[in-house]
Amino acid sequence: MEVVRLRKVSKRFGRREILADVDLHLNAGELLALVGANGSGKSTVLRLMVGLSRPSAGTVHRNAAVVSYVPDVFTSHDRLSASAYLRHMGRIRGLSTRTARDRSLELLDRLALSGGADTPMRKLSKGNAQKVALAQALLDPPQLLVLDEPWAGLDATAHSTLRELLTETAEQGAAVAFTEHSAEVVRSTATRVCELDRGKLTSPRQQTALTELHLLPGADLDWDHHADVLEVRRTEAGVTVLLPTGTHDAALLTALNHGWSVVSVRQVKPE
Ligand SMILES: Nc1ncnc2c1ncn2[C@@H]1O[C@H](COP(=O)(O)OP(=O)(O)OP(=O)(O)O)[C@@H](O)[C@H]1O
Repeated sequence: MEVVRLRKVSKRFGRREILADVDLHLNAGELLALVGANGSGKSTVLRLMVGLSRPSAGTVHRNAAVVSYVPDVFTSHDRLSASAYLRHMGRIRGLSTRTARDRSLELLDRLALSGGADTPMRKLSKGNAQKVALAQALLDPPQLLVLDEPWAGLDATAHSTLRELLTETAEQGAAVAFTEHSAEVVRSTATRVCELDRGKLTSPRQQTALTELHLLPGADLDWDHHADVLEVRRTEAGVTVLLPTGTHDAALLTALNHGWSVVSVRQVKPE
């Protein structure tokens, strides 16, 4: 199920174009890493995804009742303790006081908030404030979870706990998107990676594992305009169709339903 889709999205700040023609979708169960150099537009894409920013052109569609967002900087001048803040946030999200309290204590415990849940928010270190920001996002299980450099400032224990929490959230059916500069963290966490280069997404051929289908014709089918197809090559006997891995099942089904025969299904490494 598609949880969020950006179609031909551009974003301008004044006369500067920050994003140009970004087409991007995110499915339930996916962990998408958005990578790219500083200033390439990653945070802007995340803010558009959750609705904190509006596109200058193009559209953003969301299909999620609970949306959670962790900004890159989370500072609080609050006198409230971390646990009181989280209880409050839980109530705002419609949880009972008891559920909000139990869930926040469980999350703070897993993330090993040092200094205790009763520390006033304004006295928390950067890493501990980040833990509270993460707990806040996970209080009520989200369908769309968006995090801007969530590992920044976390200690080693919380580092791996965060990966577990994100994987669990995706396994429960959420779509998860995050930005991250460490290639190692991206490799060990993401199920898909998209790269931004000066406001433009680099091509899917460079981003994803691909599958090549070799097919023999049946009834009339317009592969050039079939969803997700990246490339079609006609061979003497048939056709080879290139698609991002994961979308090829639907294409195979279409082929079989139209009386086509499948000669081979081959994985192709991204460029
Ligand atoms: N509100 C704003 N007004 C003007 N320019 C902005 C605004 N927000 C972002 N920008 C500019 O848009 C560009 C992209 O910023 P963005 O924060 O999306 O990049 P990023 O890829 O997340 O960078 P980093 O890796 O450093 O976090 C930058 O040049 C930034 O200065």
